[in-house]
Amino acid sequence: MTETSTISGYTLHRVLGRGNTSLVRLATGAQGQLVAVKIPHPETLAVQDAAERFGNEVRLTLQFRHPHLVRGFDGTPFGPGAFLAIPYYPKGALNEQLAELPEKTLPLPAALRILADIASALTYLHHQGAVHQDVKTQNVYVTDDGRAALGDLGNTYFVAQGGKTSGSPFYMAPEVYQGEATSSASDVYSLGVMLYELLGGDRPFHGHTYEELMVAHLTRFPMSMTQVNPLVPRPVGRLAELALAKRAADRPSADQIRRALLSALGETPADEVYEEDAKPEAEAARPMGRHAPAQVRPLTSPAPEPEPEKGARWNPFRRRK
Ligand SMILES: Nc1ncnc2c1ncn2[C@@H]1O[C@H](COP(=O)(O)OP(=O)(O)OP(=O)(O)O)[C@@H](O)[C@H]1O
Repeated sequence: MTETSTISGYTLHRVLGRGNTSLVRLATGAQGQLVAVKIPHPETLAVQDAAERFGNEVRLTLQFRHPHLVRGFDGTPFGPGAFLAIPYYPKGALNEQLAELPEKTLPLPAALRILADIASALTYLHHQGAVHQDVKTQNVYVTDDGRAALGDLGNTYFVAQGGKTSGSPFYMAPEVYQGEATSSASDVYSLGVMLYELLGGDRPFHGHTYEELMVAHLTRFPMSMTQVNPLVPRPVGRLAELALAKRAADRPSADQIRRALLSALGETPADEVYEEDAKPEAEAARPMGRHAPAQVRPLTSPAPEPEPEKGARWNPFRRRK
């Protein structure tokens, strides 16, 4: 653990969690408000790619504004004082919350609400021309009133600038396994996996190795949602199945999924209205580091997602990311 007790005016308290990139600590701001502060591990700062990923997360979290994206209060993207201050979510990430539940599943209305919020966040990101690349329960945070926010923008990039392909094997679209670039449709596929996970109580595809998972995502078809959970409203179940279409072009948009989920909650879906765009402009638009176009590369192996243990290489089967 870091010895630091303050950073940029935030008084640091207990450790909330330890990710592959950063240590997350509860902190108090100058006005006495409780926040979570992400501080990159020394190992993160020492490795250019990892440091740039953290810098990207800080920059984009501060740049985007949407009620269902984790909000950035304050931050420094690079250097020894790098940090990111975000809201404190007492229940931790959604995967941790699910693990605490006796049945490992949420009541249907709660699951529909979380999914509608994440679909709304993706609708916004895609409207901005961005791809998240890491939609999964580990990157979703839920407040006490059941509203969800999507976080971890470390791998997010603007399509116009290009970006390094990455993803988590349990959630990764077939075309990404095949070395194609990610897109809004691959985010929708990952959302489809989450739809099965939250509404059906299990992910649609399983495997004990990266190769097994790849075969499953490329060749198998998920059970129909009606079979998995007959209580799921038919239009939502149908869109969940379509979100997992093998061909990206056959998938619905995040907005279509958002609308179906809100209808299932008994609401009339309104258009998403954005006051201002966070498209890449000026400084933010300058392709930098890992998101420079020249760095686009096909995925031939899972994008490195280091283990919580120091220096260990990423392995999806040691931590169900
Ligand atoms: N805002 C928050 N409020 C409460 N707990 C949090 C918050 N952010 C993160 N945590 C806790 O810290 C853990 C690590 O956070 P996170 O996964 O974002 O780390 P990371 O290193 O940035 O991510 P990655 O492992 O994907 O590189 C989470 O699993 C969660 O338990």
